[in-house]
Amino acid sequence: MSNIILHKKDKIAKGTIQLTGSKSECNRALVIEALSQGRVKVKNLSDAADTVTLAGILKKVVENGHSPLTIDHSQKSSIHGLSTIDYGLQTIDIGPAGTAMRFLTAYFAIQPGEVILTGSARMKQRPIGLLVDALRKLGANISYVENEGFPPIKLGDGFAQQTNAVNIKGDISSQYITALLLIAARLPQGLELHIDGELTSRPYVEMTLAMLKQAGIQHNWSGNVITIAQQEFTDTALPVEPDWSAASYWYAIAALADEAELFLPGLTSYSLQGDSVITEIMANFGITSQFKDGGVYLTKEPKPLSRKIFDMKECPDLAQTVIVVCAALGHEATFTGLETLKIKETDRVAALQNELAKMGVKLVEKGQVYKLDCSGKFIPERIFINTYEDHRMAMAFAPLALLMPEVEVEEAKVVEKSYPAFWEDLTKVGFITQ
Ligand SMILES: O=C(O)C1=C[C@@H](OP(=O)(O)O)[C@@H](O)[C@H](O)C1
Ligand SMILES: C=C(OP(=O)(O)O)C(=O)O
Repeated sequence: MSNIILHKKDKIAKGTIQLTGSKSECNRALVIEALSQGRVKVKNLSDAADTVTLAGILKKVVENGHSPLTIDHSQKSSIHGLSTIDYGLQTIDIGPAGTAMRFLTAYFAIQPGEVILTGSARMKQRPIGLLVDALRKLGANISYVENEGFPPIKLGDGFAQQTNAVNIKGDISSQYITALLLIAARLPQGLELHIDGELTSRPYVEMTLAMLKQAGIQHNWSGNVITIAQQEFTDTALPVEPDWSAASYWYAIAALADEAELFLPGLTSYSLQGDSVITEIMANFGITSQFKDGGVYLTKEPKPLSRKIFDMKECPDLAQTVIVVCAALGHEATFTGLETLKIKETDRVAALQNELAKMGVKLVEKGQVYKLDCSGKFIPERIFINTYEDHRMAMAFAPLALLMPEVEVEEAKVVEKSYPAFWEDLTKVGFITQ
C-alpha cells in the first residue's frame, strides 16, 4: 500500500465538504435493521469500510434466514471484509472494525447456526472477554478459538436465556454495552443491564438507546441499570447524519489555518453523536460553528488560547485531533480520559508519543493525566507520519501540511475505515496530494 505526500501553498481553507455518514450510527442502524424483521430501514449508508463490511455480512445473513452458514465469502469491501480463514467452520472476518466485532458477537449469540468471528491481527489483541462473559451468563454458547478473552471466537448454535440480569464493567469499552442493548428487545426475558463503575464513552450508549427508541424500543435507565423488555420494532426509517468524528479533521484544519470558511452540509446541533462536542472544544481555538442552511459553517478569528484541560472520556475518537492541534500550536494543555486509547486500532497514546516526537513535542504520562510538553517544539521542513494501521493517526496529522512544506503519511488507504474520501476532500480546499 502506498504513502501519500501532502503540500499546501497557502494557509487558507475555504470550501464545502460533504462528509459520509457516521459509522457509529450506521453500524447500530444496520444491526437494528437486521433484528427488526424488515420493519426498520437505514437511510444514507456510510461509505466507511467498517460499515460496508458490516452491511455486506448482515445482508447475506438476513437473506439466509439469520443463519451465517451460506455466506458468500467472495464479496469484499475495499480493504477488509469477508474472507474464509480455515478454522474448520464458517468464518466471518470483520477486519479492523471494533463495532462490527462487538455488535456481531451479540447478534450471532442469539442466532441459529455456528460461526467463527475473527478480524485483523490488531482485532485479535482487542479484548472482548467482558462481552462474552455477559452473553454467556444470558445463555449464549461462546468459546475462544485462540486466546482467552480475545477474538477469534466461536459462537455456538442454540441460545436459551438463563437470566435477564447481567453486570458489565463500564470503563473498558461502551461497545460491549451497546452490543447487549441492541439485542435486548429480542431476548425472550428482555435485559436488565447493571453497569459497574465508571461508564466510559457515555454518549455512544445514549446514541444506541436513542436509535432503538426511534425504532420503537423503549428503555428505562435508572442509576447504573438499563432495562429493556422483550418488545417488537416498529416500522421506521433510521436516517444517518454525517460523521462528526470526520468533521473534527476540518475543525483541525480551520484551527491551523490563517483563514477558514468551511461548510459541512448535513451536520446538526442536535446530533446523536457525542463527537459533535468538537464545536465546543474548537471554540477555544477561535472556531465559530454556525448552524444554518442544513449544515454547519466554520469560521475563524484569532483568539488567545486559554483552556488548559481537555477531558476526552466522552469523546475518545477526538483525542488525536485535539492533541495534534495543541502540539502544532505549542499549546501545553493537559488531557484526561485517555485510558481507552490503548486498546483501539493501535495503542494511540504510544503512537501519538512517537509521531509528536518528530516535531519535538512530548506527551508525558503522569498516572491518569497526560501533559503536552512543547518546550522543544520545532516545525520541520518535512515530516513522515507512521500510521500504525489507524485511520485517525493519518487524518489527525494531515492538517500539519498547513504549517510545513511537506507531510508524508504512511499507508494512505488506512483512512477508508471511516472516511474513504478524506484525501480527495483535502484537494477541494487546495491541498496538493501525490
Ligand atoms: O459505539 C461506537 O460506535 C464507538 C464507541 C467508542 O468506543 P469505546 O466505547 O470502546 O470507547 C469509539 O471509540 C468507537 O470509535 C465507536
Ligand atoms: C475506535 C474506533 O473504531 P472501532 O473501535 O469501531 O474499531 C475509531 O473509529 O476510532
